[in-house]
Amino acid sequence: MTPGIRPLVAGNWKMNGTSASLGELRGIAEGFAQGLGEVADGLVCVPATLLARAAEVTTGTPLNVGGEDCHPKESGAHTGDISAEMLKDAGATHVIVGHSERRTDHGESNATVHAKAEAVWRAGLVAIICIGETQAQRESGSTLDVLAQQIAGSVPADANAGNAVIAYEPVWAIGTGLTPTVDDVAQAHAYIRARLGDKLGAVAGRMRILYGGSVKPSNAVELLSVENVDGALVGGASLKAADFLGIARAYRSL
Ligand SMILES: O=C(CO)COP(=O)(O)O
Repeated sequence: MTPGIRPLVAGNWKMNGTSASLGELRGIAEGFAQGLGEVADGLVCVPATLLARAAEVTTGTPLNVGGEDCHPKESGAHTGDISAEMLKDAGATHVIVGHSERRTDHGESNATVHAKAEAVWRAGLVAIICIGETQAQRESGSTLDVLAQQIAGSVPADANAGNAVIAYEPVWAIGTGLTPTVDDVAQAHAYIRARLGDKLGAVAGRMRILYGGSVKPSNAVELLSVENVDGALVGGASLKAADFLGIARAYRSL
């Protein structure tokens, strides 16, 4: 937590979900409408195929919906790609860029992620810019250097508290049930805030830095209470309303 920063509990459905999953989304929206929205902002990023219907389901509730990736361009001959403007048109308020699965599966560089963040802003949406070290990088002691490089390369210099959210997701913690120690999370988040400060100035003190990687209801209080952790980016546990709401509920006791 950071004094003065309203937390954000965000879900990332990845390549999961069909129309049958909209009931879970409705459950999440109801949970935020029935009180959780008072303690945290809620967002679920869904596959593009579901976005328009997800936006309908959540209309009139505090829950926002977002996209998981976008193309840097607004339109054109890019078969199979989707622009930030299209995501906005379908109802997105946020777009994840630079998720480690995109960096790995699609070879996305920091420069690509930077261009995608700019595309998100061109469309008037909020970019959730993901960074995080691999297992090998952690074992070789280069975690903080990797984070510094990713911030330098992926985060545009016009990022601010209104248009960008940073998500720290250690790659080895994603989908594995493993999480860094509270001390490691605190160190990484403080370091990220400091590097953002070098780059962006005072605005960095108001930016949200989310933690992602195996966040569950059972570890949410511990992880979300860490200094400079301003919310979570949740994968697997965002697919079930009970689990996602269980994580958000941590803010009732923090
Ligand atoms: O990658 C993640 C969110 O973007 C985290 O995924 P898990 O919560 O399934 O570990």
